[in-house]
Parts: sequence; C-alpha cells; structure tokens
Amino acid sequence: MEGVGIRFPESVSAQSVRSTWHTSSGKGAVSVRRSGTLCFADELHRIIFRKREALVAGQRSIMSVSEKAAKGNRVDETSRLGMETMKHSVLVTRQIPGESLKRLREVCEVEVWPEAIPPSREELCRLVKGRHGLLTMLSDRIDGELMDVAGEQLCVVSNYAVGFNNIDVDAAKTRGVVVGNTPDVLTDATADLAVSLLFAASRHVLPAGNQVREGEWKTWEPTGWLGVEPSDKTLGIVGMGRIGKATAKRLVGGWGMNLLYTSRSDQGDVEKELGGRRVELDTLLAESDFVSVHVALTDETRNLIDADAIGKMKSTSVLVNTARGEIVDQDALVDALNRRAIFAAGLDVTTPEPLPADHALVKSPHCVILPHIGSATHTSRNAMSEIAVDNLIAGLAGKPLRCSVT
Ligand SMILES: NC(=O)C1=CN([C@@H]2O[C@H](COP(=O)(O)OP(=O)(O)OC[C@H]3O[C@@H](n4cnc5c(N)ncnc54)[C@H](O)[C@@H]3O)[C@@H](O)[C@H]2O)C=CC1
Ligand SMILES: O=C(O)C(=O)CO
Repeated sequence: MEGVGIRFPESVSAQSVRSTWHTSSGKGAVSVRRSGTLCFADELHRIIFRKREALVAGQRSIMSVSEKAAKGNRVDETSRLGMETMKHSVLVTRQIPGESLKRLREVCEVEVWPEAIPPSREELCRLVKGRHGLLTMLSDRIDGELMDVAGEQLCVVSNYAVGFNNIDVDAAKTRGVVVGNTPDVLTDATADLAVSLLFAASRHVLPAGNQVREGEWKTWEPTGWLGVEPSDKTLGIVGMGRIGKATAKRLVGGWGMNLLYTSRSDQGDVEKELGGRRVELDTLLAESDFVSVHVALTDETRNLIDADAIGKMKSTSVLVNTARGEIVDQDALVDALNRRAIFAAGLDVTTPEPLPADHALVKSPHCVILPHIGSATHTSRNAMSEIAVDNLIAGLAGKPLRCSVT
C-alpha cells in the first residue's frame, strides 16, 4: 500500500484523516493531520483527492501543503503537481449544446448518454461505474449511493444547471467529490421567462390563443378574457438571489411596480436601486399582487408556498414559479385556482416533471405550465455547457472549479 504524508503548520494539532483508494495499478492511502478546529475540513478533502490523483498519475513526490493550504491557495498547489486529465473517464448524461464537449474529448474519455429521455436509475448506476467525473442534468439524482457505485476514483460532479438540489452535496463532501454548477449565464433568460409567465397567466394568453387555434373565436368580446395588469401594482419576490433580482429589475424598471421581497439577508443594493422593502413571507403574500418564487429548493423551502401561504394571497393575485416545483404545494394550488382564491398561476417547474397531461393543474384554465424552459435560449445553454465543461476539467485536475458549490 502506498502512503503519502502531508505536513500542516504548527497550529495543526493531532486528528487524522485517512483516505484509501483503488486503481487498476493497485490500492493507495493518504493520511492527513489536521487542525484542532475543523476549519480546514473541506480543504482536506480536496488535498486528499489531489494526492490520490497525483499518485494515480504516477507521481510519488511528498508534498508540503502546509503554507498554501493554510492560505487556501489551491491553484498554485495543483499546478505544482501538474496533474493530467488525459486518461480520465467521464460520463455526460445528455447531449448538451455548443462546442464544449469537443474540448472535453481532447482531455478525457467521454461517454455521452445519447437519448433525449434521461437514463433510468439502473442505467445510470451502470454508466457511472469507474468514472472520474460526471456531467449531470437536473433530472439525475446524484446521491451517496450513486457516488459509491461510481467508485472512489470519482472526484467531480458538474451539474448542468444552477440549481443543485438533485445532488447530495454533503454526501459529495464526505467522499471528497467536488460539485459544480452554472450560475449567472442563465439569469437573464430565466428572469425573462418569469416575466413572460406573469403576463401569460395574468392575460389568459394560452387559453385565448387556443380559442383562435381551435376555430372557436366568434367575435370581439367587451367582457371576454379580462385580465389583471402589473403597472403600479406590488410585486413580491420570494428569494432575492440572482434571478429574483433580475426579475425585479425588469418589472420595477419596466412597469413601475412596487417591490417587496423576502431574503435571508438584507439586500441593501436592491433597496437602493429598486426601492424594494424586505418583509416576512406572510406580509409579502398578503400585500403583493404578483408573487414570483426564486428561492433555491432546500429542506427549508420545500412546500414553502403551502395551503396556508396561498390562503394569505389576494384573490386577484398571480403566482409565478420558475424555481422548483417542490417549493409550491400543487394540491393547494389546484384548490385555490378552482375556488378562484387567487387569479392565476404561471409555472415553469412542477412536481413531477413532466407533469402528466391529465393533472388538474394542466387542465386548469387559470394555470399556464411550461416544460421547464427558463434557461432554454441558445446563449444561456451554450454558456452553461462551457461552464459545466470547465468545471469538470478543473475538478479532474484537482483545481478549483470555475463555479463550485462545495
Ligand atoms: N426554470 C428554470 O429553468 C431555472 C430555474 N432555476 C431555479 O432558480 C433558483 C434560483 O437561482 P439563482 O437566483 O441563480 O440562485 P441564487 O442562489 O442567486 O438565489 C437563490 C436565493 O434563494 C435564497 N434562499 C435560499 N433558501 C432560502 C430560504 N430558506 N428563505 C429565503 N431565501 C432563501 C438564497 O439566499 C438566494 O438569495 C435555482 O436554485 C433553480 O432552482 C434557475 C435557473 C433556471
Ligand atoms: O439551472 C437550473 O437550475 C435550471 O433549472 C435549468 O437551467
């Protein structure tokens, strides 16, 4: 068994982490001593992994990471190791747009799942075995079990999405697997879609259009298809992150809406730039005419918009969700729409996806549902491909990811 010592600064007192691995050339191990405080815990996982990779690449040198690890200077350390990605095997779980897979193929062995429908769990388990990296979609559940099936050599999961609720990040951390996502480049596209949904839902765009398509348009009707308008009304943004902000900018700037928002932290810039007011969710729901959901899906936000929450909304209000389906209680939403307890809803995300065509929400004339197309523009999806591939290549080389969530 091969062993490599890693020295830490004086402040580092005893407690050791040991990691073992298997490769075609045998088995190896790394022992790490770390600080009494666990402030370097994440860094240690990365160090262990770099060390593994270095050994796998046939490099036996003992490295002193003490100073650089203490400073968090990973780039220097990994480039000093000069690790190769050449022989790594990666799985890409769907065809992605753009040219970036060509770059990946230059440095790795790449298998791309060729179907439009995602691999089943069973197929995924078969496909991940022995991979060093995975480029995954939001529809792939990447949990500890799957990482174990992949094997100890797995070092990076690069999600082709900004949302990463499909990945068990804690399980990844404990296995020394780094996880990447694709923020920012899809913010505008998704905010545009949130605004589109807001208008589509508030002006009956789909059912009215269908009337024409189905030859049912009889005449101009003074009382037909009456909707609600956003100008000078109140917009409630649930989750003032990147997409929440971009949506608010569009609607406050373009339609003069007043802004309320919820956030875990104060967003001074939003208040300054858009005149928004941070409030509790209950206040936001009660006072807003349009509520747009942009929080990440976590255990805390699952069912955040439940029957109780919907019950606080105005009967003239419109609910938009472009975040994740699980944040809204769909049964409660069906009930509210049927009772006209809210005016309408626009959803780009549902539970499950796809939502069966006979689901009550699909049948509701007051609900617009899109097939999760928030980021579906050429610009955004190509840029997501670039980031996802950059993340994967960096992770394989033990370098910091361009966009990391671990
Ligand atoms: N429909 C689509 O195609 C797309 C959907 N999305 C979804 O939108 C979400 C947001 O994306 P970004 O704005 O880029 O992410 P972000 O991380 O910038 O924003 C998420 C916000 O939610 C807040 N948040 C998280 N937990 C919260 C809680 N318990 N209470 C209040 N706020 C909480 C965070 O503080 C953060 O401000 C993604 O996680 C993803 O699920 C993103 C892109 C496209
Ligand atoms: O990025 C995401 O989180 C999406 O939902 C699709 O782009």
